[in-house]
Amino acid sequence: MEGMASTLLSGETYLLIPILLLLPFLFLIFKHIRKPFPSRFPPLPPGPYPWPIIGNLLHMGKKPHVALAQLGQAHGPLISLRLGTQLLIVGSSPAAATEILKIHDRLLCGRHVPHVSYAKSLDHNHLSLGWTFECNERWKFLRTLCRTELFAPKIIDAQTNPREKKVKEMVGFLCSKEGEVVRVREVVFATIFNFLGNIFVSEDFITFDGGEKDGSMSGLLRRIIELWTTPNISDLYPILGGFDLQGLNKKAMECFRRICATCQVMNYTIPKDSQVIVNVWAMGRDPAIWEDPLTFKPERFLNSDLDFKGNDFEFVPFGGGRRICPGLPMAVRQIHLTLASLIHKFEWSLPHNMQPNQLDMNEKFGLTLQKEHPLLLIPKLRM
Ligand code: HEM
Repeated sequence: MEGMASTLLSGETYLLIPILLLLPFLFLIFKHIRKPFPSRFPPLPPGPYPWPIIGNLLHMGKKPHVALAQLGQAHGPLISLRLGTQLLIVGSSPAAATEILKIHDRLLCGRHVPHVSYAKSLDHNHLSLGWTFECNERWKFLRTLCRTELFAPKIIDAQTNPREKKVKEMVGFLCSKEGEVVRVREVVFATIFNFLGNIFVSEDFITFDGGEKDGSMSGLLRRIIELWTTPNISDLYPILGGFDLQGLNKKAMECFRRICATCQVMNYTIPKDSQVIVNVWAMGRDPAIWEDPLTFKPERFLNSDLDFKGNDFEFVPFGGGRRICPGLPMAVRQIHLTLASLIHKFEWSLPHNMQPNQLDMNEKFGLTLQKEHPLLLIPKLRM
């Protein structure tokens, strides 16, 4: 009997221990959640009903950009969701983007920084431009440095030699691979990454076939990108951040904008500390904005005044408002030269006589979207 009782007791104890351990967390989460969508006037933007504790996490799936675009079609151009306890607001029309990136930019320019991105030392966090929470004096100083010292027109001009040198090396590498299958993404990535490496620390980081010249640097970068795009429990339940449940020890920093004070967008309430994003992907595929949006027609821009520098809110690849990409002038020069060289110097064909319409164009979610299956092409030098 005694033996049975102690077995039962130990069985119960096994169950009790995790329950007792979970209780404080559940208490904190319930305390923080209050009502899923509290009644407000004006109301929160519409959205799918959130489940207790997890909110709308299950709605996101593996391709959150697609899920959010579909929710936008169902509920409207400005929607709200809960990811854990975190309120997420998503704009997916030019009107919503204009309000977020222009009209309310002063209040919405804060950025919600993922817990994984904090540096251990506060001093280091202050050195990071992209991961500064709010547009404070320090952020202004770093932006000024970018404008005057890193990306000013005369500096970009002065970088012509290293830029051309890296692109010539790329062309040389592709010539050596004539008739062979190459992974275009890796070649272009190495060209741009090494150009930045040469500009900032005078060295190449990576080889054209994906090998690492300086293992620590490119390895570190890949690891950081991986961490940024992996959901972190303390981003969904900020209240748990202090427990460091994933053992991140606040190593590193949010691609979302964060609200500093409650405001109104499109006649809806956007509460303080919401995360606010613009779904640029959804706008890029909206037939109300683009004729035949899914067809590759670069000529659609030929006789158009549409600008990509943050003034036309249906097309904001570099973002807009105060936090628009400061690297835009450098990126534009680099992309034009790289792409023009690839097209001008080579004829390209697909392996195994594949036709372009047979290509798998599925994308993979990440810090930036990529093709799920990298593009493989065969270069042939043009005569
Ligand atoms: C095709 C190339 C690039 C694209 C499409 C791009 C796009 C973007 C976007 C969408 C943002 C966020 C804007 C927002 O929050 O509204 C951003 C921010 C940023 N980008 Fe870029 N970018 C590119 C290249 C570069 C380069 C070459 C650099 C620097 C060498 C750079 C440095 C930054 C920094 C530091 C920020 C954060 C700015 C801030 O928070 O104030 N980007 N970029």
